[in-house]
Amino acid sequence: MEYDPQVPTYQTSDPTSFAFISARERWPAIVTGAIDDVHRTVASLPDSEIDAVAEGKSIVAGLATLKYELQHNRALTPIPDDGQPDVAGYHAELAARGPPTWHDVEWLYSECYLYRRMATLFSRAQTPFWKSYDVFQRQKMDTFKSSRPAVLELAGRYRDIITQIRSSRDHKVINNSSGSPETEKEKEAEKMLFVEMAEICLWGNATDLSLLTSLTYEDLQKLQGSRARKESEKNVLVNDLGSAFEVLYAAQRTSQANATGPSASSRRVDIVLDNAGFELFVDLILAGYLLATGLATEVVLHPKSIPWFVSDVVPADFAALLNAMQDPKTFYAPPAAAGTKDRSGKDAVAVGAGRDTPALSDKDAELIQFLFDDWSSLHAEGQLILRPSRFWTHAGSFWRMPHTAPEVFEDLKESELVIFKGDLNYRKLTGDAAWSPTTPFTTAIGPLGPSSGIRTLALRTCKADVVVGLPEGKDEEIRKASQGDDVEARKWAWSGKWAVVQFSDGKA
Ligand SMILES: O=P(O)(O)OC[C@H]1O[C@](O)(CO)[C@@H](O)[C@@H]1O
Repeated sequence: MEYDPQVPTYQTSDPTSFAFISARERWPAIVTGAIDDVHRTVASLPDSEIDAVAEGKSIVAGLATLKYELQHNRALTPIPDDGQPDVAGYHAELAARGPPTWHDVEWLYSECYLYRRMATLFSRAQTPFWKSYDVFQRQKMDTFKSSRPAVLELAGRYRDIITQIRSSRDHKVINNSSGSPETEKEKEAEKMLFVEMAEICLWGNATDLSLLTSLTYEDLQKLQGSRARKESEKNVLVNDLGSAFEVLYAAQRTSQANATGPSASSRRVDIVLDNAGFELFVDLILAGYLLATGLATEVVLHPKSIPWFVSDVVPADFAALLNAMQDPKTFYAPPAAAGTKDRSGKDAVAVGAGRDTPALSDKDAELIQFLFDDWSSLHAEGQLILRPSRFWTHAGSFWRMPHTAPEVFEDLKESELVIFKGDLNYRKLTGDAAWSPTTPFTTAIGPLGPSSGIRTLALRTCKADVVVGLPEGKDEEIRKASQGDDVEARKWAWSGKWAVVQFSDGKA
């Protein structure tokens, strides 16, 4: 039986929840963006692509219907069958729920339903062009382009660290040592670096397309630089990175001590990914760092299988990121000269880096290519692995994992540490339920908690109501300080300004 802690879940009918605004304002805006994207693509197709043009227009009509239903609070209808096994689960749940209407439905279920339904408009398409089309892809790469200053800053830091790690390893080998840090001081230094890399990875989650629909180039840069990260340290309300480091460090020591058999030294870290573009870039920074230090010998990345919550990673985003980094001069080239028009007469150039952004220097291009070389060889050598699963786009919480996706559950037990990135993963870990904010994280994650066999680390910037594991009085204190007398809703937790880093040792 599924874990049922009898805690109510957040609903779109609750005016004090971010679900209320999401269903009425954010989602229609997101569907409008998708309509605009398909429309632009249709306009860019050559006249000879008669079938694709016609199908594109019918997809626009399907999206417009969805938007109408959303805005007019119609009932959620069964998702058209596209042959994938998860449709049955969506149907069963829809039937069990009523079916509900858009403005009075469980937030987690309905938001997943929204993206699953949008995906069906493409997965049921007849033309190969639309079948494999990612309606959010354009936006995902635009945002990575806009992140150029932060990308360069982090690339520089990454290259220095990796070069230093490699040279100190070589130095130790020359001196006939084991190549492992031995003193407490060295351990402390390693821990500090781990925390820095993990915090870079954490704050990469603050820039999210589904939330920051009107983000400007300047806003984005303010959110991403090292100064911003330093200033945000006080906004990490719970920080269990020390405990996460200890388990990885201990596993590394044990493995080195027993390094006799061929698999003795294999240690895996998993990252359940969230957003593409800049966030995927910082996830790879953490992954590359873990592999370079030997805190992990393998990193498994878990992307979604379908376009999801606007900016979530699908496998093609990984390839797109590496492609962009392989030829950064072209990727960061200033937008094409004005005057290039598409079929509708609109400017054909993408937004992203400003028109007055200078071309990338040779030095900066080399820097990005260093990361490209590093990550593409880790991928080619099988140390950096992509493992999509349909489970990540099911509607429910991760409490269901042992029953609905036992293969995923068993697989994650093989890992030393499973890092869940972002807000949606946190909502799914905690069942998106209205827990008291002082509920222990280990309780809220139910079957993924103590003695599950899975070590869970949530790296989450808060963008929704649910929050657990806070010290007594903290929620009230932040409500008062940031919301004044308007304390009924937990608005402070909606913007990505605050974060929680929470750990559960399911192997203890
Ligand atoms: O990309 P992230 O961090 O999962 O954020 C997505 C989350 O943000 C929201 O879009 C707004 O809270 C949620 O719907 C979703 O949980």
